[in-house]
Amino acid sequence: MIVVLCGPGGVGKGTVAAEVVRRVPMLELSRSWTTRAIRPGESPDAYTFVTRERFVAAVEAGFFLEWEEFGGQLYGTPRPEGGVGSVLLEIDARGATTVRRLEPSSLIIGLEPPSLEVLRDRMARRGDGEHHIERRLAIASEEMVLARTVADHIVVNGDLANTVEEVVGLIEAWMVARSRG
Ligand SMILES: Nc1ncnc2c1ncn2[C@@H]1O[C@H](COP(=O)(O)OP(=O)(O)OP(=O)(O)O)[C@@H](O)[C@H]1O
Repeated sequence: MIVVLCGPGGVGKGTVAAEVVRRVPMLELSRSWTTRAIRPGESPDAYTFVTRERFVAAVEAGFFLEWEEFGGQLYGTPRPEGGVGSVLLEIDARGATTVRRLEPSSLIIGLEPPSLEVLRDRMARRGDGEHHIERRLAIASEEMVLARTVADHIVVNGDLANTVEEVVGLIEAWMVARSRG
């Protein structure tokens, strides 16, 4: 069973996901793979950082549920192992549409920033370069339109504690509904 948090870069997917898995014991965070370099100050656990050669070999071995190229770098979601619980994926809206196609019963939650100004501010505070920020902002609105078409729910990530509360509530309700068949 797959739960997806999707949304534009810098909206807070990683931050919210980390809190949500602490609160929902049956949920395991799936770590994405990337060929991009680790950012200064970024946790080495944020992604599985690999070389392009290793990534391509994993693609050829059928290791990924979905993968894509963004800004010249590769990003991929490993196929979930068949455990008892559910996995939480934090991916972009394009990845979410792939998950919806492959696993239609997945729960997909779209995260949106309170405004594009707030989104810019969060990326700047995180230390992202101006070029990176402009590139992300240029596609953010388009990504949110796509997210709205694929998501079961949209949550605005304003106050972090409220967002986590809301997302946990949606996931728990979904888990209860599924267990009742
Ligand atoms: N609700 C919030 N209020 C204030 N700051 C937040 C909130 N959520 C996340 N942030 C901050 O915004 C920045 C971006 O968050 P995060 O790295 O989780 O985004 P992301 O969507 O995972 O980004 P990417 O897709 O680029 O990896 C971080 O510095 C984080 O601390």
